[in-house]
Amino acid sequence: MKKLYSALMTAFNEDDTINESGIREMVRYNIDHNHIDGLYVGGSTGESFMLSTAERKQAYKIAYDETAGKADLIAQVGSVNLKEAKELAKYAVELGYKTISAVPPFYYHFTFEQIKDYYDQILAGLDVQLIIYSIPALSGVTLSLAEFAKLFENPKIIGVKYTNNDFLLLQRLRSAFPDKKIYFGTDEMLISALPLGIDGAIGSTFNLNAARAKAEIASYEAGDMKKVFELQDVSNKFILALIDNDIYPSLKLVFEEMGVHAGYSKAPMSKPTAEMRAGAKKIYEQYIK
Ligand SMILES: CC(=O)N[C@@H]([C@@H](O)[C@H](O)[C@H](O)CO)[C@@H](O)CC(=O)C(=O)O
Repeated sequence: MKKLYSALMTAFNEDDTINESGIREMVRYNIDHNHIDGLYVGGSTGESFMLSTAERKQAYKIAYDETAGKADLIAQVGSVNLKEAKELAKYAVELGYKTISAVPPFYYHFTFEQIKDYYDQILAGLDVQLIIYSIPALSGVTLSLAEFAKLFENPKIIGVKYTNNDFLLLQRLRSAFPDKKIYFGTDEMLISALPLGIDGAIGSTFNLNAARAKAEIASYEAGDMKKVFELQDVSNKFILALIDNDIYPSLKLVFEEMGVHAGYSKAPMSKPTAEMRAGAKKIYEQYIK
């Protein structure tokens, strides 16, 4: 059965400090209401690349405590600062995370050898498995099939979170590495990834839209492609409306409409305007209520 993971958001107070109760409420909603298979903690949706090392650790700890073993957890520890990535990986493992993930080092156009060394160093001495976080549009790092093969030589690297709309590469990866885990990360293209043998999906919008995504996966598995299309069509109207309304703060605003106190996004992300609030209310009423 394919798994569905929500990419956990980090709730902030209006002054951009971490809002612990907001994170706890979102974790609980995912477990109690979404019955989610797992949470991806500290990724893009978690606004992690804007957090200090201490704040990233705080988010892992809150998510770990609140989950209390009721869902799988993956801690995204990647950083352009290798020392920070190693420290975060060690911390997550000490907390009890069994799986970590890391975006490749970005910004400086590192060579593949440097990228491979980064992953090997993060994993050295740790009893943990890792999922590569491939998101070329944001990281600027595109890995080829041959480069994935070299990274997968490290037996602790068990798969990839694939946020990339290159479906040829996705198909080649599935064919070449039937035993590696592939979690797809573009929620609006789930329909196209399902036939390529993904093991599941990890995404931001599943925080609010898990029921529809699960129904889509179940319809795919039952062979009902008409239903798959219909469900993806509604999901895409919802996702595109969120994107138009500024996705990260809007995911939180829709949560607020549902009584989940998800807080704010961190500057330089926007704080909600009256227009964004009205937009989120409309999205909630149209697609979630
Ligand atoms: C850039 C980004 O946030 N991508 C999301 C998607 O879930 C994305 O928000 C969604 O498909 C809407 O475009 C995930 O792939 C990434 C993610 O979940 C994470 O790292 O937290």
